[in-house]
Amino acid sequence: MTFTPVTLCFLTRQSAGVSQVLLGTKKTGFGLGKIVGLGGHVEPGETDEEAACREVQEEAGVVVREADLRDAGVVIFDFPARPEWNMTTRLFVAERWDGEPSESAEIRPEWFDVGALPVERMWQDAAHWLPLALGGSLLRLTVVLNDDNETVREVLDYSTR
Ligand SMILES: Nc1[nH]c(=O)nc2c1ncn2[C@H]1C[C@H](O)[C@@H](COP(=O)(O)OP(=O)(O)OP(=O)(O)O)O1
Repeated sequence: MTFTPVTLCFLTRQSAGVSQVLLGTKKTGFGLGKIVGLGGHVEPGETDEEAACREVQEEAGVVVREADLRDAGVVIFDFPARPEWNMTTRLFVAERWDGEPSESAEIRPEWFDVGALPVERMWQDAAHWLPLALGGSLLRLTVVLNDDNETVREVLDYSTR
């Protein structure tokens, strides 16, 4: 089965002593209307790092250097009822970048407190893995979605399967 390679890159900052993460409302395509991380498909010939930096620039207009990406591991999104949506997602976190995040055709970016993620407006699985990724973990997870392609059937540690 094919799992399309994609990336997600989470910019983080401290604001008045509070940890915040840059997410955004998806204005087009997959996950339309949801609050998601910045990211997207890894193009042929690109590394995951190159794709993450390119997507952050395209979607929010900020420049992240590859050297400033922290590897947060991989989450596989497994959609048994829609296998064409299956993705293997490389996660990065970055604390340094150049520029101010700005709205693009694809994403309306917004800062959120890490302790108060907008989980009710995100993919439901995000509550299972995003706090771990932002907390410094190196993830090796498979999220299996139910047949509604929204709710979570199970979350597996693929390194122990
Ligand atoms: N279950 C899930 N939970 C989640 O939080 N993010 C998911 C997810 N399944 C997929 N994603 C993310 C990963 C990836 O960054 C994104 C899909 O890529 P894109 O945003 O690039 O999709 P588009 O259809 O807009 O593609 P392009 O036309 O290439 O821009 O959705």
